[in-house]
Amino acid sequence: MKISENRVGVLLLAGGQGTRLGVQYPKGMYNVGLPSGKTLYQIQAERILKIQELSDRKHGSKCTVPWYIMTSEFTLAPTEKFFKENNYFGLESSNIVMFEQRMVPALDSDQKIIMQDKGKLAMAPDGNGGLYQALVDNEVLEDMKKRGVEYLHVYCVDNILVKMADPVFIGFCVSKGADCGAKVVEKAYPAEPVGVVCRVRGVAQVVEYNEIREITAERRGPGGELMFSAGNICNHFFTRAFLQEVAEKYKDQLKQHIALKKVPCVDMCGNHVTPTRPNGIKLEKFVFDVFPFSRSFVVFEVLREDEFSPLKNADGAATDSPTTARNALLAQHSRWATAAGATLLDEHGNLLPPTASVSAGDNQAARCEISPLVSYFGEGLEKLLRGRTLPSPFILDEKMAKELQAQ
Ligand SMILES: CC(=O)N[C@H]1[C@@H](OP(=O)(O)OP(=O)(O)OC[C@H]2O[C@@H](n3ccc(=O)[nH]c3=O)[C@H](O)[C@@H]2O)O[C@H](CO)[C@@H](O)[C@@H]1O
Repeated sequence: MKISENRVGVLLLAGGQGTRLGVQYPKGMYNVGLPSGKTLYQIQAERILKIQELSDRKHGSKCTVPWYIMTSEFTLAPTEKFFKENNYFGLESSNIVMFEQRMVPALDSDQKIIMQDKGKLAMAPDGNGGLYQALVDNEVLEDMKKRGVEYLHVYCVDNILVKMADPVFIGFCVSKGADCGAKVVEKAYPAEPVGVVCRVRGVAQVVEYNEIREITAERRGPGGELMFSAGNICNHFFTRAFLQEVAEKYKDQLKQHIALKKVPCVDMCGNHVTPTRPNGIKLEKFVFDVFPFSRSFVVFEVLREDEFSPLKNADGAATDSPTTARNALLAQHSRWATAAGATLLDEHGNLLPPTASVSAGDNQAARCEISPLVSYFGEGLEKLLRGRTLPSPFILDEKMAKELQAQ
């Protein structure tokens, strides 16, 4: 209902540098090797298009979910260029608002500034909590007000399974009267690099993975489950009213977190140095550090296999790589196809038992990819797929959907 009334927007945090993934361009432009070759940005854009269409169809009206994209000095120009070259992936360019976060100088261990070049300071984005200053600098809250946006789904760029403007999550937060909310998955293992949503001395907040003590992360309850298991997936809900309050009263109170990073620099003689070990400190603010200011904070737990597979590392890493992201999406789409009544074949034409397509870790999973333009979260597939046997790879895009419907 809120979506159909143009009251929901999405905001992408895309100012990070993707250093762990090791690419020089914005992470959203990354292609994880899906049969369709789609990038993360394209998948996200198509999910917005679909949610608008589903809402329009249900309510018989035309709605818009504006897409706010926070970039940084590193990511703004290439992101703008990429969107333009791709014709905004079918979205109205006027409904995509890109803005830039601030940069701060990197420091060495004596807290002195680092020179990146003669006459140029080494700078880094001020963390995803730089969002709140950036909202003010770029008058983004005014834009939201003008459009009538009251609820915002904020998310990070690298989760291939992200449900843009998720009506279930937004609906849950709104129905609870929340001003602020976080989507979580059950943490997989104590050292997993996800923050945990918890209460510290009664106050709801996130303790980040590099700031939690090992002994605390390992604590278990009576049934052997992790005591701090609400893994933050960087999917947040905010009301515009709450963001306005943060902008006016709290944004300067956000704490600074310290990240040790390798910062390319020049030495005393002006020679360029590419450090092999962390030589610099970056000060970052975190997006979730506003949770303690919330008056009504809610947590919403979802299934990892349906909603969380982040792209953090280059291939070769055991977790959170292009391969694991690709497999997670293909496994999910195979589950949807099977649930809709299709039978899947593997790449050699052998029948896959329905369970073989369930796990993302299963290399034999059928390569079944369903375009977000056909289905947002598995809905509407029965009429297309019931009773069919699907080869691998199988791409169910809009053209294929039309063909199947006509048969
Ligand atoms: C501070 C924060 O949110 N940490 C969360 C983040 O960790 P993680 O350390 O993985 O966070 P990333 O460095 O990937 O940044 C998260 C998002 O913030 C954006 N970004 C980052 C820095 C910046 O200056 N500007 C900016 O926009 C990135 O582009 C990305 O979309 O995701 C994990 C889930 O995947 C969560 O468990 C962590 O709790």
